[in-house]
Amino acid sequence: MSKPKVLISDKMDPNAARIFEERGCEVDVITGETPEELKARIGDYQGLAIRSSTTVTPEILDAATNLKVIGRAGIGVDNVDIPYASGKGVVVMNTPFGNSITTAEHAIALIMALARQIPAANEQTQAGEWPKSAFMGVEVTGKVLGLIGAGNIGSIVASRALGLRMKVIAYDPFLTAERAVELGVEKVELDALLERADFISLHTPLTEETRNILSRENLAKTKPGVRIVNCARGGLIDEEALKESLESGHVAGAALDVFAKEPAKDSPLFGTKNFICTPHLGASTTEAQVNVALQVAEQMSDYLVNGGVTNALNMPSLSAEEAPKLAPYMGLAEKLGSLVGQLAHGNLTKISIERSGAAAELNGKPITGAVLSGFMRRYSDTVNMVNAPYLAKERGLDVREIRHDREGVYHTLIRVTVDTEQGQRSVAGTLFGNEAPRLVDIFGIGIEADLKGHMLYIVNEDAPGFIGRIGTLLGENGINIGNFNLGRHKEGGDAVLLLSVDQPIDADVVKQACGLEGVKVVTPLSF
Ligand SMILES: NC(=O)c1ccc[n+]([C@@H]2O[C@H](COP(=O)([O-])OP(=O)(O)OC[C@H]3O[C@@H](n4cnc5c(N)ncnc54)[C@H](O)[C@@H]3O)[C@@H](O)[C@H]2O)c1
Ligand SMILES: O=C(O)[C@H](O)COP(=O)(O)O
Repeated sequence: MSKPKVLISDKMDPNAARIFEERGCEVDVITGETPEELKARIGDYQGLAIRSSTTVTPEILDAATNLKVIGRAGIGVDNVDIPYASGKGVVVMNTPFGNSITTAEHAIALIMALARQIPAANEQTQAGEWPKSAFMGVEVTGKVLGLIGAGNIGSIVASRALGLRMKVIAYDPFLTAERAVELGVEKVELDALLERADFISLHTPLTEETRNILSRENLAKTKPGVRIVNCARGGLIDEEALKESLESGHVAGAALDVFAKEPAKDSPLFGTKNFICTPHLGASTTEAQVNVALQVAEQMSDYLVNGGVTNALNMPSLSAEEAPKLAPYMGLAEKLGSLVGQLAHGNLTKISIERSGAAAELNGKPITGAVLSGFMRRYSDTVNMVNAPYLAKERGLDVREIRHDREGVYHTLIRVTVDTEQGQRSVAGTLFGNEAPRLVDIFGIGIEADLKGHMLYIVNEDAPGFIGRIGTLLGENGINIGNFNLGRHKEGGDAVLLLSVDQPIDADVVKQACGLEGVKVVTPLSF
């Protein structure tokens, strides 16, 4: 089997390339390309490792015909069109903790730099001015720090600020009262934060709710003399309004690591009094870059080589330990989904996936993804576990997941049921020896079959001589039978025949089989 190929398209610690190679991937490091150059190249790769300089647009994703995973060595993924990637079946993962400490430290550094005007004092001192009386700072001890966003980075900033003896208040709608107590911060509403904070530090992602959270109107509500730090994302602050607030002196200082438009080479804020900035350096320490590079390469190669999924934003996690245990279940689940998709006709609006016995103990999301991936193949050739749940949602398919702790006849069982115009149709399968997938029930008829390769599904009236007739017909058409699997409701009732054959069955053979006495349904299948 050829090795998966990965492209590293942003500047990344060399440990990333080393790990990819050690873990069985081929890797190319090609940074600084234009979107057109990346578009021309991306078709060769299964993995794309990025930081914030590569923007993954629908155009790039359309050209990425072999892409399976995008790995962000860092936190923010606003440079990746995740819904589009999901639709294409591409996993998007990030490294949510690798640079958090470093970024929190940068925020604290900027708070201190603002409090003591260090950049301007440095510049004037080095210019030979010795401006001792020009700079009067403020202590941070006892001051109120208002955090907008108290997730990973915000909470580290809180702990450092508490160490500096600041009083920390936080606005974060998802912060629980218990977590606030644990962090030692006071949970407040946004208006209260704006009114009370001497320093404000932003630590939210850029979303429709957070865009412009420090708008002109909200900046006007801040305490006179407030100092503002943004090490999260450009777009959280109205930059024009910030400039005016700095010029009027209402805002005593602002430090931005991030800008609405990056690279920011000509911001109107440049040159404004009491304004300092850094070029998106929040994550730029040796330690953080080694962390995120190692982590992204480990996660991506784990997915490409073993199927393990960690820190994916569009797919449930699947640990490297779980992956091999789940693999036979995923195979079984996909086959059952595919069987139902091939056999149940008409507009299907509901599918339920039941797990019992040992299967009930497992991580259900990947199993559901695998069932849907098999099932949705009736609609799309490019479906996989990642995009199947999205495609199912798009088609308005109602997906139910049910787990039964009790063990039935089989120690482990997955049952897939769809609602059709003729009523519910259900198939079930187990794993023999915890490994080999076997169909054990098809539409209420007990059977035992390995769903593999080309097959023929026949429903006929249970009567003597039929097996001979179908065997002869296939033989006359030069079709070799690999396996025969039989089941029936009751003697003389409907019988099901699942035949494994060595080649695809064409429409003419299906027609001939339909003409045999007692035959009710003939459907060729492939797995
Ligand atoms: N400057 C840099 O180099 C750099 C480095 C790392 C991370 N970042 C950015 O920092 C930001 C925070 O990262 P994190 O790891 O702490 O993320 P996180 O997901 O752990 O925390 C974000 C917090 O924001 C909160 N939040 C969401 N919507 C909100 C709203 N409307 N109002 C208030 N709070 C809201 C969430 O509840 C969450 O607690 C991200 O945008 C990330 O991209 C920047
Ligand atoms: O979201 C992040 O992780 C930061 O913005 C860091 O971005 P960078 O990797 O481009 O420095």
